[in-house]
Amino acid sequence: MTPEKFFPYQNDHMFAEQVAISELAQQVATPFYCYSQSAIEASYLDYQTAFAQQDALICYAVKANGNQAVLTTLAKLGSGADVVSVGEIKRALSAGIPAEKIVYSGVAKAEHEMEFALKQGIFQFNVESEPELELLSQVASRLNKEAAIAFRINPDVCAQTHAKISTGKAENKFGVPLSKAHIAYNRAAELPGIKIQGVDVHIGSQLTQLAPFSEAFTRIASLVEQLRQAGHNINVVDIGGGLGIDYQGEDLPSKQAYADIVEQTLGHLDCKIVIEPGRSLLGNAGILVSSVVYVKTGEERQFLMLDAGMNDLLRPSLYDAYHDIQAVNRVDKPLKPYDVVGPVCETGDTFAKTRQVHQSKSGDLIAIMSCGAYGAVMASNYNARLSIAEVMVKDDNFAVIKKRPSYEEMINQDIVPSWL
Ligand SMILES: Cc1ncc(COP(=O)(O)O)c(C=O)c1O
Ligand SMILES: N[C@@H](CCCC[NH3+])C(=O)O
Repeated sequence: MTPEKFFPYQNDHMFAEQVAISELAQQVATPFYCYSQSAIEASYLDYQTAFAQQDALICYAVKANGNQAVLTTLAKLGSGADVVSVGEIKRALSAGIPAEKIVYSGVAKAEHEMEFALKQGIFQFNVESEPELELLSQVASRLNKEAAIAFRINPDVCAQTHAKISTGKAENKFGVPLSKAHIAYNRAAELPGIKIQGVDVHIGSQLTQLAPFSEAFTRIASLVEQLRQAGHNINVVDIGGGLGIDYQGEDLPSKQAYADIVEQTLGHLDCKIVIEPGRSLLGNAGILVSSVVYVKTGEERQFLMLDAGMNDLLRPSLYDAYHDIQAVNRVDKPLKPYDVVGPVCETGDTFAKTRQVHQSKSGDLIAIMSCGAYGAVMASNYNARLSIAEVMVKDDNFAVIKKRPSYEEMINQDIVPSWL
């Protein structure tokens, strides 16, 4: 759960670092996302310490939270970036992450995206199919460049996570099947504009156990040995995303235990290790602050109706994901069971059912916890709801790091044809 250290209660009022959430809410209309810069820094430094023995390149998965202030925080700590689009490359570069620390994943990289990445000189393309390899070779040759590649290997390992975020089973769309890896590497060795440099694997997100990592990395290690025997130059192993996070009091392995598994399974290969954590850097560094609009007593239950909806935080609707929900002010308030819902016209716009929350009334502030990763980035404007603001806190300072647009800005994105 979101660490008390960065979102502590003082006299039963929630703070972000040293800034009262109620103070933020007065300055920034609810709903808004609030991130703790110190929490992001602490998670990054934990990874750096854990993976010091491998001298790993940490490439933050930009998809988890691409806000420029977040990326700048990580760039200043020396982070690289794992990206999946030109947009994410541009975000990373603009935050000061150098191209030589960027790895590019994704199953359907378009020609113009490859061209852009090649011109920047990124560290590695994680190639996910043979057709992608062929196109990359053509684009690199045309530009007189060389694309450094790893194939993303699908090891057919069950990640023991939610089916929608499991990526390393044979039935998933990701990567080249392990059984076809040799054919793919042999083909890559023949093609102009391609330099083989590594192997990549990512079996899924929100992994709470080490065994699936261990199984996947063991398969990758023996593949690397076979590829080397076949004459391929493999110097990099990209092990994909990081650990899951504690949403609900789960007992999670430490980053050090994760690094130890990497050392045990891959250490003997003497490869450069790349790791692409997203959720474990940002997830518990952010919350969604919302106001109670109404408390409604239904036939069977009480509803806390918030001003934040599924369009602002999709995870509960999409994955039935659990997020801890806290009253920002809990002075002398008993716990009560509520269905916590948003204003969107969908029954699925439900954050929690019969959840114990300190008794709340209209106007009270509610914090939905562990929202720093895959929160703001997955938001939409469904129901013509404006994107919400994002705020970053550091010690006793805060800054709005994304403004809420105006309704005019939203409407003016559309173009009415001249014949109407
Ligand atoms: C290729 C790739 N790398 C890294 C990540 C980040 O994973 P996580 O947020 O679980 O660390 C993802 C997302 O699952 C991914 O698809
Ligand atoms: N969006 C997912 C994670 C997807 C990871 C992308 N490969 C989540 O919120 O849990």
